[in-house]
Amino acid sequence: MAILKLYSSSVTACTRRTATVLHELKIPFELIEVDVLSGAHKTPEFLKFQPFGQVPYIDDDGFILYESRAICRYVAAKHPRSGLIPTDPKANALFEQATSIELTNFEPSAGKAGLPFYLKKLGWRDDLTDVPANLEILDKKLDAYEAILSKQRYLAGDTLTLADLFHLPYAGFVSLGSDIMTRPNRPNVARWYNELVSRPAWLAYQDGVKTTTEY
Ligand SMILES: N[C@@H](CCC(=O)N[C@@H](CS)C(=O)NCC(=O)O)C(=O)O
Repeated sequence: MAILKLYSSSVTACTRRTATVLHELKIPFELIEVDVLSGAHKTPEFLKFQPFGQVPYIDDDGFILYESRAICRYVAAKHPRSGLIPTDPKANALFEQATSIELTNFEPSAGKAGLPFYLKKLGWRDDLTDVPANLEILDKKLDAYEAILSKQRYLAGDTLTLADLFHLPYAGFVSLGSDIMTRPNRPNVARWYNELVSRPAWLAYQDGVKTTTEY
């Protein structure tokens, strides 16, 4: 069987999300670098596989899939023993609740607050105008996270799921310029975040995607 190919730009948040889950599941993959700075993701050839002109997409032995969270769900579903997607109906419902929290309550403000820090670090853009207002929104959202995480270890219960890992890229970007993920007034958010960023699958990533062909 051919090795899974990840077509993406190694610097992007969505690639980080996907690659972290692939590392977590120890799935060998090859990153095919797409040069987003030169617009390679907007070419007709690329649009055949990702019609929105965004990264990433995967080619898994001829099966094409885009949307980073869908890719993560697909690879986790192929490895059900990982537990990253609970199968018990109630546990699965709590997992869906948690993934929805990430998408609707976390990413909008964490993305807008975190991306400017990251682009500044890369030297691509130096405009932090939107950061304070979005940190303020995120601060309130994280109070709700604290309430949840004071009762359970992870966002969907006491076991790690994709819902937790989905937070990593933007939580990491936000932390480049703010201590919002680790403030003492939210000890359980800090515990959760510190545990996530200590995971080998995330650490494997810190200097860009480590393309892996074997584990
Ligand atoms: N919901 C999509 C978002 C894809 C997306 O926005 N990708 C960004 C990188 S994280 C991108 O390609 N940006 C360049 C562009 O939109 O032109 C996913 O999770 O894959």
